[in-house]
Amino acid sequence: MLAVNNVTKKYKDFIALEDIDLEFDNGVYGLLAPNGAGKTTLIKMLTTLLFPTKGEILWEGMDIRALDEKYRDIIGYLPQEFGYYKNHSPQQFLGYLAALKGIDRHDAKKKITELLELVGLNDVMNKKMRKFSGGMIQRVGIAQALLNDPKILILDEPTAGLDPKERVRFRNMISGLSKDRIVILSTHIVSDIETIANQVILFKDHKLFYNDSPSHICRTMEGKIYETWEIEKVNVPHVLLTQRQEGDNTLVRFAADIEYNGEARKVTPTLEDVFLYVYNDGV
Ligand SMILES: Nc1ncnc2c1ncn2[C@@H]1O[C@H](COP(=O)(O)OP(=O)(O)OP(=O)(O)O)[C@@H](O)[C@H]1O
Repeated sequence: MLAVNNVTKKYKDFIALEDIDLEFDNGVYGLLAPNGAGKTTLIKMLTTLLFPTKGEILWEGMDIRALDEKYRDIIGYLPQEFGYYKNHSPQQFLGYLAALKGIDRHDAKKKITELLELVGLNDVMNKKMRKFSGGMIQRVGIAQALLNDPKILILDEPTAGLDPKERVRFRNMISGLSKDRIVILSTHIVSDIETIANQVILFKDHKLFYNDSPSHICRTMEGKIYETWEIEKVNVPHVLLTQRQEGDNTLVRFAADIEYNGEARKVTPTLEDVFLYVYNDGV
């Protein structure tokens, strides 16, 4: 188990994260928040690129700082800005990284073939990455994070640059990978995680706001989400969520904390509703 105990991270006087407690067992964890909420700060602490100002992070009860290389051997990490060599093919590039990670040459060759198959790049494994799309590069990034068969896979905004088809493929791949490892991924795109995350983590005002299953989080807004074609008639305090144009009419979705019996119907809350409501006034 990976445990974040009472962790605070400050940058000089600025508190990026405060008193965070989290526990991770095998499964998919989605860090969902708008930019600036502290997702990358947490990920950098989990990958030992930064250290908490206060508190501790434990793997199987031991401080990851003390475990040092032993801990880094069991993590796979895809950073937000993933650097690669344009003139390398995926096979060359992964071979190079495998050597850096100290993976035996023979094992690496087999593993790289398996991984390129998994991410669907086996037919271009010898092509230079110069001409690859953003999505293809991202898939190379995911493959490199899996080279050491990590027990903890950490992906920072892994779906950036992926088209809708690639997003679906990515979700299926992640579900498969999470059976025997911890997968932690950060995103500000609700649909990336609502179907695959066992647990969704939301920060608000630099503190932990939700850490629960998508269905439990949605339930917190039960009875508070409405849709109406006549938003101008809604006379209770409300937060506008989304709108959809149909012909000359606009269907507006809104959240109201008090019961509303006017020209609107109650609808089932989605994770997107909760996200829009929670971050209505900023991170
Ligand atoms: N090195 C730093 N020095 C000062 N402030 C920082 C530093 N790194 C991050 N911050 C601030 O801490 C807050 C959290 O940043 P962080 O990068 O963790 O957010 P995020 O949710 O990951 O957003 P993004 O997706 O844009 O990276 C932001 O307000 C950011 O400006």
